[in-house]
Parts: sequence; structure tokens; C-alpha cells
Amino acid sequence: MKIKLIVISKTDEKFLDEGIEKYLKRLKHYHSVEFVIIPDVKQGGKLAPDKLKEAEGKLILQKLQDGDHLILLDEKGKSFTSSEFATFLQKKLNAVTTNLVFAVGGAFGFSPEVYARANDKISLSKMTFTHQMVRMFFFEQLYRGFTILRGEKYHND
Ligand SMILES: C[S@@+](CC[C@H](N)C(=O)[O-])C[C@H]1O[C@@H](n2cnc3c(N)ncnc32)[C@H](O)[C@@H]1O
Repeated sequence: MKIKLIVISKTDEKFLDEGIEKYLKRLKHYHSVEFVIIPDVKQGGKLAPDKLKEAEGKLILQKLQDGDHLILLDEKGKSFTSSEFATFLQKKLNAVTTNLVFAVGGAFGFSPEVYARANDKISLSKMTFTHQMVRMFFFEQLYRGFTILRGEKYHND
């Protein structure tokens, strides 16, 4: 079983790429983690937000395999402390036999179809972050979660 993070479009900022790379490298010690980047939707001109969300939603859903457990990163989702998130993660790792797939919406969020397919929604904060930043914050919290589960030092730093 893999943990995957699906996101829309590459990051524009080097500092985000470096942060993501750093935590993905660290995560290798704990679990198989795949970072899936969906290229920007290009349909000859700018799409209205709802149309863009719909097009991005289709691409997100196409990346899923039957039975994958889909957890959306969403500011209106369940909120946790990092320890609570570690417990949530452990429960999912115990219960889920398919891939554990997290997803970040595009600049305008998720389409109704993606919400309908989701098994869970989790929040990193009540504040709204850019979709490009969320991926780095998520990987850091995933790494933090594994260190908590293993009783390692990082989470006390
Ligand atoms: C700029 S936000 C979209 C905001 C949009 N107004 C909405 O209602 O979803 C882009 C994506 O980043 C993620 N995101 C932003 N802030 C978040 C937070 N605090 N917790 C979890 N995910 C967040 C979500 O996946 C969201 O779809």
C-alpha cells in the first residue's frame, strides 16, 4: 500500500520544491510515498472557476485506482493536533488495504464530484493556504506524524 499526494500543477517557487524534496527524502525511511502532479489544465483560454474545478476534478479522479481511500486536504475538514493526526494516520494504515490517497485542490478548490468520491476531509488549519504551499506543509506533517508514531525526537524539537 502506498501513500500518495495528488496535486494540481507544478510549484512556481524553488523554496517550495526544496522543502518538498527534503520531506519526501525523509519520508522514504517510513513508507512508500508517491507525489503525483497533474499538469495545468489547458483548454485554449482561461476557464471559469467552476469549469476549471470540474476539469481538474476529472483528472484527480482518473488518477485513482478502484477502492483507493481518498482523503481531501480541505480547510473545512477535520482538524487535528499533530499527535492526533499521527493517530489518524496509524488507524488508516491499519484499516486501509488499498492506497491511501491525499489530494490538494487547485486554486479554486475541488469540484462536487471529487467531494462526492472522498472518504474523508482533513484540515491543516482554519486559514486558507495556497494550493502550492499546502503540499509542503502536508509532507512535513506526514513526516512529523511518522516520527510521533515511532517515538522519535523530531516532534519535540
Ligand atoms: C486556495 S485553496 C482553495 C480555496 C477555495 N476557496 C475552496 O473553497 O476550497 C486551494 C486548495 O488548497 C488546499 N488548502 C488550502 N488551505 C488549506 C488548509 N488550511 N487545510 C487543508 N487544505 C488546504 C485545499 O486542498 C484547497 O482546495
